[in-house]
Amino acid sequence: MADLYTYSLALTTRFRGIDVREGMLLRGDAGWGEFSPFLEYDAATSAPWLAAAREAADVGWPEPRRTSIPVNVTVPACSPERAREIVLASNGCRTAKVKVAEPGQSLAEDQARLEAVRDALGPEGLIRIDANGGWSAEDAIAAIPVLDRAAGGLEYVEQPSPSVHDLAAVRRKVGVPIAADESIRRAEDPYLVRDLDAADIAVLKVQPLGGVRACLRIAEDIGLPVVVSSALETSVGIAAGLALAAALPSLDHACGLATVQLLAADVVAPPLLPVAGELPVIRPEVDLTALATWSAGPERDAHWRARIAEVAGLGQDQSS
Ligand SMILES: O=C(O)CCC(=O)C1=CC=C[C@@H](O)[C@@H]1C(=O)O
Ligand SMILES: [Mg+2]
Repeated sequence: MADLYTYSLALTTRFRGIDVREGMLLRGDAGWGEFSPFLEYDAATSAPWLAAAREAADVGWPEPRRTSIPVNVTVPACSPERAREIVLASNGCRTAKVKVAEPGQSLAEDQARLEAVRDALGPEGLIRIDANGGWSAEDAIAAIPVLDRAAGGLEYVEQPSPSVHDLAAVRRKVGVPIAADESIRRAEDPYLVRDLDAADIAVLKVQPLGGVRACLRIAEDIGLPVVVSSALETSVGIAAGLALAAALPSLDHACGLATVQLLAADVVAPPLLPVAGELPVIRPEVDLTALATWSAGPERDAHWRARIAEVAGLGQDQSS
């Protein structure tokens, strides 16, 4: 196996219920790869994440068709004041993706956050929301028009409800386009979204879907416009997302790859932060001093080494 290093980085704003992002970096002949399945994921769920890291470290990526990628600023389920600050500090992003339907929060809180984002972004910017499956179909059908008004128009709603059948039902009832995320990356059959006409847009993430090439195949077979999004990685993982966005035959929407902004530090210098709302398609070099500074420490290192061995062993079992 390639050289392995762990990292642990604080988040600047709580996101997806976590305050610290932890993961592992692999150095191979083709460069650096990131293996950072979320801590609660089991070995089987983490297997495509390892495939993506190995593709990056051992093989590399297909030729890019573009040199920079427009990106959205990502706004967690935070206060309106914090949402405003995040949009204003986004280095020119013209699209904002705002988290809504957070457990324990109200629709009024989502409305207030969206009003603040519209105010900070100005009338020309695009606003998309991500409910992470937080609504029933019925709740989604009621909430989406309210949030569409609060945002002064929505580009799309990502994963309003958990099931693909619910996505299809919501899509038939609301005028706002629907994007599928968990219904692709956590589904047994990612093509049910296509077969049930359940979405207008496919959100693809390199690590959960097994690498850049695996995502290119899904993009081709699913036949929907694609938004490439991050799994909240360091710039090493973001570079894989950029490679996918750059290799897609067409790209009509901003991608969710500006999430290094949510981390308090990074392992490369300079980090992959947007310039005038775009990220350059580059593969940044890891800064070994930064990597030593942000190392997860010996105990977590042992945990991650055991984890990667378990996931790698699973791959061998499956292929034997
Ligand atoms: O798409 C973006 O703007 C950023 C990435 C992002 O939102 C996510 C990253 C990692 C985990 C997910 O909960 C979340 C998502 O649901 O899309
Ligand atoms: Mg999502």
